[in-house]
Amino acid sequence: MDLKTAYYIGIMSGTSLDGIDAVLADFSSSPPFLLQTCYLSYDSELRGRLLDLNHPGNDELHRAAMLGNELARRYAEAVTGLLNKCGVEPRQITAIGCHGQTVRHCPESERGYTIQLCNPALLAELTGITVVADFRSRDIAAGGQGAPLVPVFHQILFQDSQVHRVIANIGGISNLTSLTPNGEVTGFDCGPGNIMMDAWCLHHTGKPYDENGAWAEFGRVIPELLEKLLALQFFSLAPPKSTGRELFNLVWLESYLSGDEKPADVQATLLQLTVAGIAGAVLAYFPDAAEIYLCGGGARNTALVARLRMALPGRKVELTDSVGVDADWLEAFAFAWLARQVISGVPASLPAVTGARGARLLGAIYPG
Ligand SMILES: Nc1ncnc2c1ncn2[C@@H]1O[C@H](COP(=O)(O)OP(=O)(O)OP(=O)(O)O)[C@@H](O)[C@H]1O
Ligand SMILES: CC(=O)N[C@H]1[C@@H]2OC[C@@H](O2)[C@@H](O)[C@@H]1O[C@H](C)C(=O)O
Repeated sequence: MDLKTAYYIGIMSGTSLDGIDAVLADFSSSPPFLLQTCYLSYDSELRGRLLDLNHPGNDELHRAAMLGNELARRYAEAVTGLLNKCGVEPRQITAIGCHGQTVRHCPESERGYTIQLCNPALLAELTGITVVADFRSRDIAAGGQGAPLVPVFHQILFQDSQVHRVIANIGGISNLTSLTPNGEVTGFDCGPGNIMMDAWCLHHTGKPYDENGAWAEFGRVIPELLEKLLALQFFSLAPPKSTGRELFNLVWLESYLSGDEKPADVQATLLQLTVAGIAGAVLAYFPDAAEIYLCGGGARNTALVARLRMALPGRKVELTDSVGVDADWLEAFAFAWLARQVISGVPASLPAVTGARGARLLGAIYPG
């Protein structure tokens, strides 16, 4: 296979709003592998402007378009950083799979839609590389959730012929992929990942996240609050399902607070909410899974991982690092692969996961 068809870049900036993960992937061998990675964090100004889009008005269409341009510039910087690190030329890259920044996700109903901000035309112009963007809309148009899309890539990397495995991605939102030994793949969003912990932590300490759950460990879970939060209909809804900031946000949390709670206790409760969302879904839908592999930034939160192990006794709970793929780069890697599927004309969606009427080619191509 010539280089031009084997090298793809994947760019993910997820619901945590922490920054940009970019990877250079080589698909010339099976399994594919990562050649280089690059992370660019968002500054608080950009994060604030993205969060402000949740407040309608003040010419939000203009604000969104300006942010799409700004993101394209930052993604282009990440591409340059990535290529400079390994001395690869833009002309050697077949395409960039750019997820964009989710700012709305409303997949339900025939009028469903999802918005991942980025100006892909500008990104193609700035890099000279073909860009694949807007991966989710076609699946929603076909009646699906448009998310999660990564389970099919989890299958390629982690399917085992003997053991039922579950992959738990703990990003802003948490999502599960079930891989049975006979090759069945299912998956769905199961609740918050870091989104609520991050929001509460920022609000009370000014820090973007609670490193290793240290602050949460300082507090005590408030059982009545946890119970109220877990009563949210989303948790009992049968898959297919996906979610985002529309459901999980501070306004929702604050509607259950009296104001007398200790902030650290609320943080402990939010950590336990993430654990309960993941463990509850594993036990309800995949009770036979013997191995659970964690990825996404939440997999680096040692307190969260310890609590998950307690909530899933008798099962192996490890990071995907232990089966050969760095937990921090899996999603960006997946979008490099998804770009390759589109360029190759191969449908990549899994109707069994998203609930769509059929598999579709995902993504729009902006030639370089
Ligand atoms: N050591 C750590 N302790 C606690 N939390 C951590 C640690 N390292 C990373 N995180 C959390 O991980 C988040 C980033 O995770 P990730 O990059 O997977 O999010 P994402 O790209 O937004 O994911 P998704 O698209 O799946 O929502 C940070 O915002 C932070 O909350
Ligand atoms: C709409 C959207 O951006 N969804 C993300 C988000 O982050 C985690 C979870 O919610 C998952 O459904 C999805 O991302 C991963 C990459 C996916 O599509 O598999």
